[in-house]
Amino acid sequence: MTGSGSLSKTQSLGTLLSLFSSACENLSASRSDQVIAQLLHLLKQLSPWFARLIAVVTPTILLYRALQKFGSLVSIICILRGWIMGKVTARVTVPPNPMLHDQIMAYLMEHGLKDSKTLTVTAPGTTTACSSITFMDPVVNTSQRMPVDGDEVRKKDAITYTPAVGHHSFFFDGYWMTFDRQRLAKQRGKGEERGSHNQEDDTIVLTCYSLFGGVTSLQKFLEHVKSSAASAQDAMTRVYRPVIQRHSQITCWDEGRARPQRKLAAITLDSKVKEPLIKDIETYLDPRTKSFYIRSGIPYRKGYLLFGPLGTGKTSFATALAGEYNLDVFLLTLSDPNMNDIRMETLFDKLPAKCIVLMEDIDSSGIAREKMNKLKKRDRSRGDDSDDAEGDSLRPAKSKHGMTLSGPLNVLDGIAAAEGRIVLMTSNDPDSLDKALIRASRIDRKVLFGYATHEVATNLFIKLFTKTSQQLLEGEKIFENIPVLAKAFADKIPADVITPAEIQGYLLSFQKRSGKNVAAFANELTAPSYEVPTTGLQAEPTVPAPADNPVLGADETPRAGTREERSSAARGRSISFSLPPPSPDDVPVAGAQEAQSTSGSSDFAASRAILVPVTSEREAQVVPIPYDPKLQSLPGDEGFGGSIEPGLPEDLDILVSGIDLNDEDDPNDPDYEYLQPKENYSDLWAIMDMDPWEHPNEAEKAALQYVARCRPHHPMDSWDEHDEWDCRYCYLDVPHPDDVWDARLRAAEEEQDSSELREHFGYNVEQAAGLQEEGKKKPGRRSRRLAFPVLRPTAAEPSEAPMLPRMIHDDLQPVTLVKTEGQTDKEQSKAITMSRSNSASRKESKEQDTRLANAPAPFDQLRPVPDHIEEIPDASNGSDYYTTLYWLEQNQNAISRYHCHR
Ligand SMILES: Nc1ncnc2c1ncn2[C@@H]1O[C@H](COP(=O)(O)OP(=O)(O)OP(=O)(O)O)[C@@H](O)[C@H]1O
Repeated sequence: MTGSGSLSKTQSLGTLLSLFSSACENLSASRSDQVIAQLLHLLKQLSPWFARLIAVVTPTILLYRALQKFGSLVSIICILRGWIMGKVTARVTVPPNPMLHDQIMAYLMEHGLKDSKTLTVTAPGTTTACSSITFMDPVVNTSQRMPVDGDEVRKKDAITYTPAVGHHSFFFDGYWMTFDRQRLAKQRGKGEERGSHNQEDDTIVLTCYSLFGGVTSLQKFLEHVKSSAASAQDAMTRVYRPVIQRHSQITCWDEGRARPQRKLAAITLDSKVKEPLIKDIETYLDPRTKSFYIRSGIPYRKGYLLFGPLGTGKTSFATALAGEYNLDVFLLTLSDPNMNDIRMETLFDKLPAKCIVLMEDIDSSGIAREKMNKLKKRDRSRGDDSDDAEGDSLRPAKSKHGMTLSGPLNVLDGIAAAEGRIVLMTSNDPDSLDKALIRASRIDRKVLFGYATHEVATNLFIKLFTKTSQQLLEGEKIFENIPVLAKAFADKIPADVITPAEIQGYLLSFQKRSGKNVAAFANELTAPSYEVPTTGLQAEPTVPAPADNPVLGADETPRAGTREERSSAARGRSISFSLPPPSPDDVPVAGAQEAQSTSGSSDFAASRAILVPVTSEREAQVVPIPYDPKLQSLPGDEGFGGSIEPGLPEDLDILVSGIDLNDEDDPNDPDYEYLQPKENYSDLWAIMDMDPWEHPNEAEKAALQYVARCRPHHPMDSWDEHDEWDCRYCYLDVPHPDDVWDARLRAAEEEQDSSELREHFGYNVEQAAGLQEEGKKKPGRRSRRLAFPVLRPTAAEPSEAPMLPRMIHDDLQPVTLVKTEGQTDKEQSKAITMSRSNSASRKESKEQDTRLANAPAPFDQLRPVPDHIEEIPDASNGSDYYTTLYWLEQNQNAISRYHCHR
């Protein structure tokens, strides 16, 4: 049996097989070497690949066979290998700690195992009993692989990846490391559902291979993971919730959801509320305060009650506080049916040293005073009488969820009370809370989060419309003059009536605006209209004197007076409106009836009566009165020597003042006369759709909306910065309501369908016809006249008193005059004059001028002058209503003539 180099591959395979079978038959120890040698030779010829394999395997086999003869040597080598491996291998087993697991896995997914080919996927939409366990938190810089948190995962239907169970290797800091993820069968707690799983099943073993690194490098790795997680967490606030299972004894906090940190600056509160509150908390968190408390034997803890209507920022303040001071939030819902006193104590025991405990809507927790009173009544009916309110409350209530008032009382300042935390309770109805719950030392401060003041509305506007170029949406431009717009907006918002949340929602609907249309936008902004709520909050928290107020202790200064007094006090001198009560002869008009019916309910409900803008049939007329040079300073200011009398017409009914006039009760005051009623005021009701005597603030605001419409480019900004004012009175001539009906009646008569009219307008045609006849007989005018002083600073530089862009009357087409290339301003002016002498354009100009001179401004038809147009100085003329200005159209090389609203 000889081999031949010239054999084909098939032949050589056949030879190989026959050789192999004969070798098997005749194999003996002496010939085996020869057979192997021949086999190898043939294999080498078969393919170069075999040749290479043989070159590697042969020496290994020879070595093995040689070593077989020295068995003891092998065991020495194994021992040696074990010793070396022991020296170069360090191992850490990470116990089932969900947070650390998340952090390690997130870190490895982000860095070491980027290219790993074995991953575990969490399918979109997966929910488990505890989603925060299933979904990864953003413990490190979030990549696409590591979504933000459970909520977002569900929202975006994203897929989450983690390293699969098994063995993975990676390099850290130049060291070779391995990561073994093992899933061990979890010992199920009593009552836990079969099949439920969570990360506590997971064990991680980290190994480092290095002669010099060892455990230190593993420690370094874990430290690094922790610190990366911590720095990522810096921009996050963790919110923990209790994990309470109905049939389980387990009570603990979940591992918390990370939420983007919110800072206190994001919370828009009245500075009188916000600043002292923050200062108080800052002082408490100061380590010196802590050591003082400890030294003085005072329990180191703090409690606040944040109370006020829905959507005034109580919860937002709590989370922003946590964000500002890097604290975790532990959210407790006392109304949880699984919560009881013992569980609550356990949860408080497990709180970290420094954190915020947020107890939301404490009044609806089922342990409020109302409930306790009911219990008390029931007990009394059973003959168990006791006068001690606290004692009564403390008796374990047989509430459906086993939570009694003693639970929170103990954890707040009983022996079991933890130290170092800040407890924030929120409530919409603080009066219903039990006195014991909010007594001093349990609650150190009670803070009212009220409706939006002027300051809050202004700041909210500024916050929402101040954007960096990176934050701009597609098509959006950066707004200019934001403070001016903010002020104009806030002027239109009735103070102390609307919640910041409502204002925010309203403003967000305007978010996508181009900076070009800024003036149009300002005009668009009107006070939002509100439906009277039928359920829910019926009254603002009343703030009686400390003595009878269970909520406000002696430490809190209550906001004195009625809502109107408070709000007008808060607004200082900016606005004053006060009218005497209506005379009994006053006849309410149609528009007022709705408001009257709502005013029968609570003050709060009525104050939210619908603010209706002027309807077209009630369109007001504005009659500017020439400026009176005697009025140089602000009426009502010290040193005011003039009188507003000269500017006012004889037939004035009501002066609605946008400024703080002198004391209206003082008969010696020059303005006194105009603050007194002259006739009945029913028309005022009509335009405001509310009773101005019942709701002076709202009526005043509604009235000022007209002023705002009258002065599109006279924003009343920076009141306090100017002491010289240009005063101009605007008049609203409100048509008599019968005239409005007249118009409708006529229209209906034309259609000869009075039944339709009756059906649609609820109007008695015959009666209306009678009224109309009667009206015709009435002597004198059939409208009411209201006057508004409209002010603007005279001494201010344009930069101090920025004006909104001029408004062009929309329905007037500009007359375009051709511009000759290279003209100077002077030449342009001349060209304009010359062009006007051209008969066609002169006729047109004249027609427009005449029309405008007699036409009151249709405000809603105004639009700002387009951006690309530049005003030509000293080339204007005009009437009382309009200025005619000439503009250079940059792109079109033409001069246009526009009528601008004055
Ligand atoms: N003062 C405020 N400053 C900034 N944003 C606010 C303010 N008040 C409310 N908001 C916004 O309104 C929304 C609701 O606010 P939040 O939940 O804090 O009100 P709340 O007073 O806690 O209401 P509730 O009593 O219903 O719990 C949030 O989105 C928040 O951003």
